[in-house]
Amino acid sequence: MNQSKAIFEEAKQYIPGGVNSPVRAFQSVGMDPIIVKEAKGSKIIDVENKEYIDYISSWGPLILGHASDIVSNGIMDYIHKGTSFGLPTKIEVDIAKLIHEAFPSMELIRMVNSGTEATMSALRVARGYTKRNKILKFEGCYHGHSDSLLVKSGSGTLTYGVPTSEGVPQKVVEDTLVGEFNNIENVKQIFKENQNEIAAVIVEPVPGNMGVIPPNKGFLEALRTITKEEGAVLIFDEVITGFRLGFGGAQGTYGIKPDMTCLGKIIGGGLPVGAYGGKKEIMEMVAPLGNVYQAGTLSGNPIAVKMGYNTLNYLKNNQDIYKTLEDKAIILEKAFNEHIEKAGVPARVNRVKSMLTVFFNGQDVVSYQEASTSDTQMYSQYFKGMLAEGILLPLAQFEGMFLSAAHTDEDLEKTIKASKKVLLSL
Ligand SMILES: Cc1ncc(COP(=O)(O)O)c(C=O)c1O
Ligand SMILES: N[C@H](C=O)CCC(=O)O
Repeated sequence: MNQSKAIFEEAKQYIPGGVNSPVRAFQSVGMDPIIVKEAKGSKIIDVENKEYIDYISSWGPLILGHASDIVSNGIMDYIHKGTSFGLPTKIEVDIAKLIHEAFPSMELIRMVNSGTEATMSALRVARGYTKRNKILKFEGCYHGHSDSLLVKSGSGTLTYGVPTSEGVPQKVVEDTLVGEFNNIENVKQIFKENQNEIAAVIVEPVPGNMGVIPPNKGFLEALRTITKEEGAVLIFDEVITGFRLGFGGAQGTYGIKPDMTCLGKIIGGGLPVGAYGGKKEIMEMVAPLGNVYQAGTLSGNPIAVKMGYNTLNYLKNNQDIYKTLEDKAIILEKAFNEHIEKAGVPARVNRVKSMLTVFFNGQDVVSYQEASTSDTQMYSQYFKGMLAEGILLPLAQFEGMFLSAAHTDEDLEKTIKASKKVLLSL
């Protein structure tokens, strides 16, 4: 038995499925997980000392690559000065100011510990503010694992075919309405059927959790208009897209101002962080100012916030990075498309900025309807072929590839060469 196998077998004795998050189990690609030893830049090294070019990027946060010195700058001083106080610190103010600078719609910001906490809290605030109960989410969008959002979700729930998780009482999801992403008529109909009852619409402005799906021209704008007309709070879940599509996230890219925004991933520089915020009037509902309670022993943790601050500060001062990241993604997109055509494989590439997905699907993928018909077996074959060539792709069809500043021209060349070989062999 090799080391990876031995560690995984031991893990399964103590951890459900041997993993601390379902997508890590490699089940969807039909193999045991690689067990990571260490990582640097664009490369992950497993316990067998095999090296992989990593396009998971910890599911998005590592925009500057693994173990970046920029991100960890000064972090040892912080650790030596104390790792948690349960009291306010200056660095929390610094990161809030920086987030506000990038996302002016976030007039007040509350730091939390994960994307799940951010979306769960934002919904509570929206419900408190509007005094309404219903929320509208979209099929295939994933907003973390809080009860009311685990309905027709994306990411691992889509991979493992869990439409609504067991353990979530029907009563809890009764107020969760589900719409079709990119179908504004459907959204209008839902509002018509639930007049004055919908507290919030929560959306991944560019879904990354059913694979990457670009919003149709006008879709996000129409969501903004409808929610305004209907008195519902528009929540952009930018846990993935925040600081990924550009310094101002999806809202900066598409020029739309949501009422509330959820962030995570990049803002922690690889440590566990989330944040939610929005219009002052709405955020003033949050305790201690208002009566919506939300708290956290480790929220605004100085180490996590410092890593996040370093990341965001670098991105602010080096915004040309976004063009470079997109250019790299375009190089991959073009090459993948060329080889897909040459190989005659039913597949297409969806790309938004530096996020992309190769869908094994004969039709354009514009929403959950098409994404869910993708050939996951073929994705699994592609994944395994690429892994054998030293390229680590997302572990399921319904996830995105993320480029980082650390990916080199040589990495791209190697990836393209491998992809050509694997696609031609399918
Ligand atoms: C768009 C989106 N929202 C929320 C979450 C939940 O974040 P976390 O896993 O940090 O709880 C994720 C990822 O997991 C996500 O991709
Ligand atoms: N798709 C998820 C988040 O973006 C993957 C992370 C996880 O659930 O472990």
